[in-house]
Amino acid sequence: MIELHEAGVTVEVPGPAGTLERRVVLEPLTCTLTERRIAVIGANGSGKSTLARLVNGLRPATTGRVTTCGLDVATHGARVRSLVGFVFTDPDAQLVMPTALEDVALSLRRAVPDRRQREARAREVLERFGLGERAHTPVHALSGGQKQLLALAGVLATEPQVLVADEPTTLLDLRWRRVVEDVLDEVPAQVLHVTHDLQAVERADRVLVVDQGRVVADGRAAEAVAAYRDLMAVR
Ligand SMILES: Nc1ncnc2c1ncn2[C@@H]1O[C@H](COP(=O)(O)OP(=O)(O)OP(=O)(O)O)[C@@H](O)[C@H]1O
Repeated sequence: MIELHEAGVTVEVPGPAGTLERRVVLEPLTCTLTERRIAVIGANGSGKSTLARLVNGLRPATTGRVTTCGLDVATHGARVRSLVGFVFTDPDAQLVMPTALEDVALSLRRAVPDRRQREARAREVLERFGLGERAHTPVHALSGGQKQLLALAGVLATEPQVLVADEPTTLLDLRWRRVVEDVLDEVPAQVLHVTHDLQAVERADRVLVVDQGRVVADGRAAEAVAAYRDLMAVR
């Protein structure tokens, strides 16, 4: 469960003549997210990633409070991050090991202490994401889509209670996009999925539409997508 209580983000940006101006990136937001699959949509620069990053404290709220899995994100950051998996749009931001197998194995180091068992489990995970034959491929030699799959595989291997995925399928072809959508449907974790893919949004239980730092629609997919289309049409 994710709870936001008046949670917002304000930044200071350089203004004229060396001054600093305050800019609201996300207006204070209060909501309780209990649904299993939640999508966040909105225009570029509307505040979606900022909202997603509040959930695990990657981006601290400058006002209000965020509670994830019953823990205050500001005071229990490390514990929250052990329960919340985060998948970035850019897989290079999170792939740290030389090969695909080592990267997934690293994610499993706590859950599976035995090295052989860990490697076997990592291989299973890679197979599931179509990367079995790439186990020993240097990460830098993988395609963008393969890296995106690997990043997701590594995070899901940790069996998080909450998965925050910030546009995790942008580099994937149609087939793998659908595979990832199926995986996101099947995982037991609560999923918060930031996306521009309106087909993916239709599968969500609840959809938040963000516009200029505010949640302007919040409900079932059909109404939320209609609100989003209206917003886009008037620009
Ligand atoms: N530290 C910062 N300083 C200044 N502006 C910021 C900062 N962080 C975010 N912003 C601005 O806040 C707005 C929201 O950013 P955010 O990354 O949340 O948007 P987004 O909806 O995820 O966009 P996209 O779909 O393009 O990824 C953007 O205009 C961004 O430039």
